[in-house]
Amino acid sequence: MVSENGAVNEDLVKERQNCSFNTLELTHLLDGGEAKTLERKEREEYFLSDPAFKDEVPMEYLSHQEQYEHSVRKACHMFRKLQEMPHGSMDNFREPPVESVAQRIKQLLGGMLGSAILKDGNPLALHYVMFLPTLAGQGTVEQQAYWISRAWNLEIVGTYAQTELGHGTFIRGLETTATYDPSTQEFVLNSPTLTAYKWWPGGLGHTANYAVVVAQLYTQGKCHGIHPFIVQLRDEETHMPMPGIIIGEIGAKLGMNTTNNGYLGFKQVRIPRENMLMKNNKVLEDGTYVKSPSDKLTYGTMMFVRVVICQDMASYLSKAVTIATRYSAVRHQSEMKPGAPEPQVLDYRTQQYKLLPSIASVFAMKFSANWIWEMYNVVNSELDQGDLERLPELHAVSCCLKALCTSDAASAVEIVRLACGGHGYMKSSNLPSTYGLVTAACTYEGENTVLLLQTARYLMKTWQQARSGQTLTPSVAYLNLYSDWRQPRTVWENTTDCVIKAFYQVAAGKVKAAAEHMERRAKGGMTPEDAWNETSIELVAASTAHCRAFIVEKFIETVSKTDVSRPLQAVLCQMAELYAVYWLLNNKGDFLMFSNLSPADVDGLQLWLEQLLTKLRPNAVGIVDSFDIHDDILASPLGAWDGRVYERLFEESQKSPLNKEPVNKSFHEYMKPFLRSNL
Ligand SMILES: CCCCCCCCCCCCCCCC(=O)SCCNC(=O)CCNC(=O)[C@H](O)C(C)(C)COP(=O)(O)OP(=O)(O)OC[C@H]1O[C@@H](n2cnc3c(N)ncnc32)[C@H](O)[C@@H]1OP(=O)(O)O
Ligand SMILES: Cc1cc2nc3c(=O)[nH]c(=O)nc-3n(C[C@H](O)[C@H](O)[C@H](O)COP(=O)(O)OP(=O)(O)OC[C@H]3O[C@@H](n4cnc5c(N)ncnc54)[C@H](O)[C@@H]3O)c2cc1C
Repeated sequence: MVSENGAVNEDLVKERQNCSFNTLELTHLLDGGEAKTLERKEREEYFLSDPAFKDEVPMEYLSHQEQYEHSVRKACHMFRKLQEMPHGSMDNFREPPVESVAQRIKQLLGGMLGSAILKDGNPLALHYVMFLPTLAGQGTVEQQAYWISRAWNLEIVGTYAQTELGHGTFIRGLETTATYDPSTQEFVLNSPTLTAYKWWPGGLGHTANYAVVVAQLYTQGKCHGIHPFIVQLRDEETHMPMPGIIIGEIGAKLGMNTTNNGYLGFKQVRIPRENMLMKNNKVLEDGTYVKSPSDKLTYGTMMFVRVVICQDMASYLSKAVTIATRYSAVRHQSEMKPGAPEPQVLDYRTQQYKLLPSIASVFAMKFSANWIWEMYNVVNSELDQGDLERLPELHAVSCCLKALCTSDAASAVEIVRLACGGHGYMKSSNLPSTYGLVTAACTYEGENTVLLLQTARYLMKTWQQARSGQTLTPSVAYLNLYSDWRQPRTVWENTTDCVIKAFYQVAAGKVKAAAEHMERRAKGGMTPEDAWNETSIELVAASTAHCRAFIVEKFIETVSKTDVSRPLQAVLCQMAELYAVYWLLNNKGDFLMFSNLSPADVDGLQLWLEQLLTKLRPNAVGIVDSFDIHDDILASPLGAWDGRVYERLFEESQKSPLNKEPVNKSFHEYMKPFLRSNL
């Protein structure tokens, strides 16, 4: 149904009238309170009303070079505005105390504003997301005082250069060397091979003038493994590459085309000894190496980013589901009953099955992201006191949660994009570029399979501890409870308690199966490494099941403890149940094998799923409205608040440069001679 010019689409009006709960209440809950909502909206207004951020021509019609130049312009303007922002919690963009750098960065850059201004990536992101946190996490007090101040005040722009052409995952295999020369008290950085070239760092190509470079440290003739060094890449005045620095951009990618990912080679580049970040490990003036209590503390920045990525994925997915849900309410197609008017596509059960579990995933990710952010802060302050006990647990949890949030977000964005039919294929729908941003996160900051195997390593260890009767930390305590998954089955009930238990039974069953199969292989004569590799499909599955179980538990637990009105409580509970039942049915083989579920119970579960879809259908638009995403952030003709889908699609088509003239010159140059020759 096409609306009158300027009016809100009638279907959306009806959807909003039929919503059973107060959408503002949910908005406040998601923002963390009414004051936070106001603050967010103020911030959005402050940025989005600025004409400097408006694109005259949509970015996709610009060349790669023009896109980069516009992004640098907007990124600089954006951060200048942040510094100048008059009030609200952002009023102090002033340099924070060192221990709050990571928190402040999350506060400043979290949320969706950035992606509204820079739709295909921010060339300054790495400066904030990795360079500054590394200075804070890896620098000595003196280094922090000097470098953080320069970086925070944008006297310098940095990036995080770890990955090389030959190695991204296996960082112990990095080839760049930093060799200490005690005669000059300098490190000499060198790229001995082409595969040693740094490859991928964001902003490295033409934006940053400094980098934290991760390199193999050699001193007194011995290699001590990888360490972080601050290296000047470009002259601070002219921006020309420094002597011995070979630098450039790696080229066009599936997405994130304005993050300016770069390459970097070193030809015997000398840096002062003080440029090694020495909070943890040190090299003294005479070249003596002093080791920290754990060499994994060097990996701290990666941990921080893995934690914040979960929140980021929830934001991107909330955007995608808002676009697809509003569109599905506006779009009418086919006949459900002969002769009846064409229904909204949202009324098709299969459409609800695409959209509603994806909406539920947003909540699941948000709640887990909040939980892991709290855990990160607690463990980090323990680390600062020298207590490393919970570091392995945090590493295990952050690895699998990063992997599941990114892979769930990538598949859900693609599901909802497909749910928009042909229009979802349009760049202007903003769904393809959202997919490009989200799927990148499956690879960066640790490739997902690799991260799940890190969690599996922890699970295999804790499994052995469970077997020997040791008490386990809370995130794996279920391994003690369900160590014998062949215990007699009890009656299945369609209740959240029974469902949570089943998820943990499955996780324990899979951990146990993987451990036993690995043991059997080792007993059969395989080396432990071969046994690990042979069992790794099951190890990844065990990690996935472990992570899914605690996401489900955190979701149900958070919803049941939340103090909200009854109508909202009902919707949140339905969301949590839908999330759990969706994943249960998607893996029913596992549940039939390891939990109390029997084949006779599956019909009941399917019915439960369908009932939840029916209950949630009338609130679908209300729920995505509660995400309260500004039209400029959605940036999609399919998802705007007013539902004027067709008018906006048509308006967008008029922005194509090809429509600027009725006949393109290629007709005269190529088509006409070609058509004549065929006469
Ligand atoms: C700010 C708000 C805005 C929001 C917006 C956010 C996003 C905004 C855009 C971002 C833009 C793109 C940013 C991309 C930036 C990159 O991609 S930077 C590059 C990231 N690179 C990676 O993540 C590399 C992945 N690889 C690795 O982390 C490591 O090689 C691996 C896989 C963990 C293995 O490490 P390893 O040293 O070989 O370790 P290994 O011998 O296997 O031993 C593992 C032991 O170390 C432990 N360990 C390993 N890692 C750790 C760790 N981190 N901690 C503790 N223990 C550890 C293990 O538990 C294990 O312990 P044990 O079992 O032996 O007791
Ligand atoms: C958009 C983007 C931005 C990036 N930004 C940065 C940045 O700013 N700074 C930076 O330093 N890096 C950056 N990276 C690099 C990124 O961190 C690496 O690409 C990532 O860690 C994966 O490493 P890789 O590319 O070497 O993949 P590989 O490890 O080569 O993966 C290839 C395949 O091998 C498999 N594999 C590898 N090892 C194992 C194993 N042990 N067991 C089982 N399977 C394995 C993987 O599962 C995968 O299927 C970025 C990457 C992208 C895509």
